[in-house]
Parts: sequence; structure tokens; C-alpha cells
Amino acid sequence: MNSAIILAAGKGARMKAELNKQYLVLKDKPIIAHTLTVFENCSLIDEIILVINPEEKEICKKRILERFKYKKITQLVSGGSERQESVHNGLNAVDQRAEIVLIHDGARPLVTSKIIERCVQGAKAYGAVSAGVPIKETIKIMTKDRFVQYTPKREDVWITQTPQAFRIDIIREAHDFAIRHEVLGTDDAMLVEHMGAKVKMVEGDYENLKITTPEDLIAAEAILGYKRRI
Ligand SMILES: Nc1ccn([C@@H]2O[C@H](COP(=O)(O)OP(=O)(O)OP(=O)(O)O)[C@@H](O)[C@H]2O)c(=O)n1
Ligand SMILES: C[C@](O)(CO)[C@H](O)COP(=O)(O)O
Repeated sequence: MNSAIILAAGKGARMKAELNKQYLVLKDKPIIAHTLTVFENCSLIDEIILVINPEEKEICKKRILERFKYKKITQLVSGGSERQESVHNGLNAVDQRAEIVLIHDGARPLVTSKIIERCVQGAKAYGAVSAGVPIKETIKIMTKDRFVQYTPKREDVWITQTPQAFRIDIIREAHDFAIRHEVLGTDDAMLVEHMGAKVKMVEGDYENLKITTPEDLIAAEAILGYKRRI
């Protein structure tokens, strides 16, 4: 059984909108509804745990759950103040029969079934995977006073995305390890790395962008418009 934890409990502060960005409309529906629709329609996903801000329960019910009637959402879970805590709460709600858990940012609405498929297959083969794409530009590692320290070889640098997918025992152990060692990660793969285990990168998509600032919304609208024409 494959479970997906979809994270929507952030503040969306960098979007500078009145509303949590998850509920902003992208083309024809809220951002989070795009994300949930992809997971709902993916045959590899058996259950969805939706993690939300408890203060947004009503808006989530009215604008998302009542309108779209997703059948695979088994639990609505309260998130925490950090992304990591939100994931941890989601992990506690996963069905006991789950073997593979996918963790995905609700703020990545352009995820596809193909990416989900590569993540599930990768997690079965390697235990821990992240979707990602090779960097297209040149990266500089900086000192605190903003001098260039060095330039890593471009072929060694990838951008990590979500979904990230794990065997359930591995991701539970990684979260417990992080709590014991006070590790706070910006993604879940990082917690597995801290534990000393390997994470395999599987092919994501440049279009699988994270909606973080207003210009990301413009880019996502353009990608959706372009997709509709082809
Ligand atoms: N405490 C948190 C923080 C983040 N997230 C989720 O994790 C994903 C990635 O986080 P990000 O894009 O940074 O979202 P926000 O934290 O909402 O944005 P910001 O940092 O601008 O406030 C988002 O889907 C967000 O809702 C979450 O569930 N719980
Ligand atoms: C998990 C993530 O989307 C991978 O790119 C990213 O690390 C989330 O970071 P944020 O600072 O919470 O936006």
C-alpha cells in the first residue's frame, strides 16, 4: 500500500497574499486542489493524508473537500509550526498497512503521475528517493560576507523537489533520529542523510515548480496555459 502525505499547513508568507497560498486560484481551481487531483487520479496512490493549519479547517472544507469530494483522503491532520513537524504529524496518521510513503508539498501543483510513478518505483528499489532536476545555471558557494568560496561542478548539483518517497520504516526512523539529535531539515531526504542512509535522486520535472513567491504563480499559469494548447 502506498500513502501520500500532502502538506498544506504552511503560512505562505513569501506569497504576501491575504490568504494562505494553498487556497489561491491557479487557472480553474485552488493550488492545493490541483495537487490533490493529481494524487487522487494516480492509480499507485491508495490513501492521502492532508495536513492543514487547524485554523483553516473551515476554508479547507468549503473550498476543497466539499467541492472536489476526493475519495482517497482518509485523514485531515493538523500541521505544526515547522514543515518537519507537519510531516511528523502526517506520518503518525498513515495507515498501518502502508509500505511506501510519499511526502509532497501542496505548493507543487504541477506534479505528474509520471513523477509519482518514478518515486514509488525508486522507493521500492532504494528505500529513499527524492524527485529532482539537474541545475541549469552555475552555482557559487559563498562566505558569510558574500565572497565566492568555490564553484561546484555543475554535473554534481541538482535541485531537489517533492515528492520524496520512502519505505515507511526508513522515514519513521529518520524523523525519530532528527528529534533525538535536534536536526531540523528543509526536506525529508535531509533527515535520511543525517542518519547516514543513502537517498537516490529520481527524475522530477522543471515544470514541477514550488509556488513560493508571486512570480511562481505567473509561471505556473503560463505552463498550464501552454499545456492546454498542446
Ligand atoms: N509548518 C509548515 C510549513 C510548510 N508546510 C508546507 O510545506 C510546503 C513547502 O513549504 P513552503 O513552500 O515554504 O510553504 P510555506 O511555509 O507556506 O511558505 P512560506 O515559507 O513563504 O511561509 C508547503 O506546501 C507548505 O504548506 C507545512 O505543511 N507546514
Ligand atoms: C521540500 C522542498 O520543496 C524541496 O525543494 C523545499 O526544501 C521546501 O522548502 P521551504 O523553505 O519549506 O519552501
